[in-house]
Amino acid sequence: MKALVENLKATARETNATDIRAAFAADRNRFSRFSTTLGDLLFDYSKCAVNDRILDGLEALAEAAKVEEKRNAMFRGDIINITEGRAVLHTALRNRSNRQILVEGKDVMPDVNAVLDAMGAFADGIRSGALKGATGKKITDVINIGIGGSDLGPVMATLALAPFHDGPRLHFVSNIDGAHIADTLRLIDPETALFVVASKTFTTIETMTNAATARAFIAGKLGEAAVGHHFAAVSTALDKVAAFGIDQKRVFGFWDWVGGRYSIWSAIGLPLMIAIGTENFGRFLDGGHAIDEHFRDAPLRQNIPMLLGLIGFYHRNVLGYPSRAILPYDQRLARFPAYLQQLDMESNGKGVTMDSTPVEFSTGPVVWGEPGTNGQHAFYQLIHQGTDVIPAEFMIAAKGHEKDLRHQHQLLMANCLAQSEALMKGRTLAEAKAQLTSKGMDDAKADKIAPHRVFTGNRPSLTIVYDQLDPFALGRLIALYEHRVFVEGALFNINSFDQWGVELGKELATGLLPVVEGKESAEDHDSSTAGLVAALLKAAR
Ligand SMILES: O=P(O)(O)OC[C@H]1O[C@](O)(CO)[C@@H](O)[C@@H]1O
Repeated sequence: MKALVENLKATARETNATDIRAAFAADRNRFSRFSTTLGDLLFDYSKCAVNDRILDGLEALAEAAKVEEKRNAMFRGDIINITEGRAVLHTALRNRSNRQILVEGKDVMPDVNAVLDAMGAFADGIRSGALKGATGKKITDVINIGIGGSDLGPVMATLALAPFHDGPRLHFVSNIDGAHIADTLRLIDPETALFVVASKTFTTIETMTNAATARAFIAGKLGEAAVGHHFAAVSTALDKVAAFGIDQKRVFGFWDWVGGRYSIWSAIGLPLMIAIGTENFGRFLDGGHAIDEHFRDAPLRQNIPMLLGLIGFYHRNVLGYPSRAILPYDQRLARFPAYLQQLDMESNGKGVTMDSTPVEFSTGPVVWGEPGTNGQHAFYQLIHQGTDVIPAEFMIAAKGHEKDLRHQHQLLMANCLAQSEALMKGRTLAEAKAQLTSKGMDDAKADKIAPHRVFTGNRPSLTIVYDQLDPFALGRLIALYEHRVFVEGALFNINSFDQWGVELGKELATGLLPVVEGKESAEDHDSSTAGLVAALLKAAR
């Protein structure tokens, strides 16, 4: 692998691949050669620093890393999450073909379908008012209590699918900071509230603490007997849910082969289903499934997740770019960058290979972003003229949902396209100077100002276009990025499906709690931690 990466570096140099502007000038068909479609989904990577030889090299890398074999093992239900001894089968949750998927000899599809049916019946009951609160009132507000993968997916998707939201209002509480639940409880009426406690493990301190606060709130306002009417739970740890006291009929299970950050398709999607209804939720699953079929079957050069992953690896390890910006020109995808941060960084922020040796590559990049056009007025300065090259990933719908605001959508499209064009084309010193002198600036002053107005150009971006942001399109987009993360992880030869890196902080927080409670001394901690504890406790007195 290392040699192949070195070859790619040499090829990039020899073919002057990073001169994207020159590549466009030399080839009128560059867009059609370096873009591909899947239905109404268009993936344009022509503004990346690729050419045929680079793609050949990336294909060789994929072969050497056995990406296709690894992909097949995932779909087959092999135990590919080796550190936790688990299969990785979020694809089974959206397996609309219903073809058999075996985990240790057992077909998981009957259980998947049974939970989906139970979720559907519950969601219908809440939406129609058949399932009421303890005082007989219809549920108007659903509050999801969860964090990480038990929060980010439903939060992101609920906003993304706002035009389809015809069920009760949704709220999300995740942070251990009491401000989060306190501000939410102020907005709701206990008689018409339903809390969904969402936790794969049902041990996460944030979720358990917020759930206990919510439980006390309901018991305090409506009496202990009301609790059963106002709570539901989603978890893989059904025994722990039972201990919390939630009625078994309101508990929706999933399985250890669903990673938290891949769980939006499971019962973790219950709040979304309550918001948009079972039919729309089904379309969302259909979208994910469409990408699964494509990822399994399409040849590499037309395979969008493969290309996304290979280009991601190329940016990181051949061209050395440290981060990637996710820039949806779609306000309703405002939480998509945050969602991808967990998906990508928790999956591929690793330093040890599948063989338990240190990785030989730079693994996952920093993933960040904001929706356009807001980002333009905040951090695009750095993307255009900063000293680091930051590959940008644009996404935009051909049609907005606001028919009478078509003009605003046109402005949105123009801005999106202008940004990728500007990044690629840039502006030379001569062009900058000519622009200034044409406006009457004298030569000497133009010489001083022009360098500040130079854009190097040749800054890579890719663009994803879809018809309209509907449940199917969203399902496709999420699955596309899930598989991209898979491909990059396979190239790095890491386990993308564990998350040991979040453990140490959790352990230390447990140890520090008695210290900040004033029950134990801080003397066993380093002097900074001890000093901070002392300052906080003094100020809190
Ligand atoms: O669903 P749970 O078990 O409460 O975990 C929440 C989140 O915590 C993590 O384990 C670590 O942050 C994530 O992977 C997960 O999505």
